[in-house]
Amino acid sequence: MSQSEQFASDNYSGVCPQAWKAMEAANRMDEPAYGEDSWTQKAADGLRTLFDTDCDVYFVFNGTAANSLALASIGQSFHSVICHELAHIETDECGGPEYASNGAKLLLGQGENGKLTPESIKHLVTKRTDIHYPKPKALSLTQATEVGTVYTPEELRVIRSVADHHKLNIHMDGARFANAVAALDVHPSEITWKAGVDVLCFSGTKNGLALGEAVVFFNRSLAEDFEWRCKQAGQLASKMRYISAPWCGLLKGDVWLENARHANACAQRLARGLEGLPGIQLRYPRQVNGVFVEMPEPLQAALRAKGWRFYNFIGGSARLMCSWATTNEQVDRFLSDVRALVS
Ligand SMILES: Cc1ncc(COP(=O)(O)O)c(C=O)c1O
Ligand SMILES: C[C@H](O)[C@H](N)C(=O)O
Repeated sequence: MSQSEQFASDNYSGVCPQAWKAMEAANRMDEPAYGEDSWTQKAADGLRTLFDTDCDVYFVFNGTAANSLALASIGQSFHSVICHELAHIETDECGGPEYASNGAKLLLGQGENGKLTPESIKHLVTKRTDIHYPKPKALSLTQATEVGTVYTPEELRVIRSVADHHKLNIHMDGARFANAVAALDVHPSEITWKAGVDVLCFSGTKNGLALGEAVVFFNRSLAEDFEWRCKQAGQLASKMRYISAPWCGLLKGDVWLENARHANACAQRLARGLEGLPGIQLRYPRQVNGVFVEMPEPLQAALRAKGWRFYNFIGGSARLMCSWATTNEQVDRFLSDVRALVS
């Protein structure tokens, strides 16, 4: 089975054709370095148009850097950041946010289906207000969440009102932001600055790029000196155009949204095909491009023996993740193998 026959991660996919074509176009001539090139300007302007607001845009290599540096910009070392206990910044960034902020503490909240609840936020903000405890200053929401669910615009507005009351900045981990927009069928502004998000880390990597994340500051006062923070962290690409030009490929004709819609549709096909099969049940509602299922260990082992790859370490179940490159044939082949093994 080829390496593309997998549901391990959207990080396994290749580069989508439109991004590749834009990369080739950027490769035709020399361009200024360190973000001074025409492609970076075009990509940043394209994101300002997409979000319909005058936001500050920066490009970094990966999501851990984007999250870590963004969080370091919205709080100090003596502050704390509230996030869900399943948040990637807690579970899979190796202390990056704490390191980049020189010590800000992550306070872990709860909520069904991987979503922080206003009650959990209030509890964490008020449980200790004495000088000995790191003062809550920021909130991190993952949209779509690590377990493939989404915050609705209304849920975000309620969380914003809690954040306002407690003077918290809001960071959004948008590793699968495109998938959330596609699932909610809203304008991107509805689940970002109009819902009070201060900074968004918008992943290109999971949406068809080789690498490259956009850090979008809607609250521009928090972006002060961010470029120096990136430079010191080794996140200022000298040939920035090779990150920003593929972003132009995603933005042109809303390829970013089509890629997300496709990934979500493949996951929907997969979830529907698994429903009702003996011993298999969904662990979380399928809302974007991931399907989280409880499957007996022997079945998982048999699928892996057939070459299928998928993770078990997220959300306490098997995660089947689709991408822009997933095909219906691949989904149907997986389902056929599952049906044969459970029959
Ligand atoms: C929810 C989430 N946030 C952030 C990231 C960024 O991680 P990376 O540093 O691997 O780009 C990922 C990675 O896949 C992710 O799943
Ligand atoms: C979990 C892993 O770090 C990666 N963020 C993924 O979702 O595949």
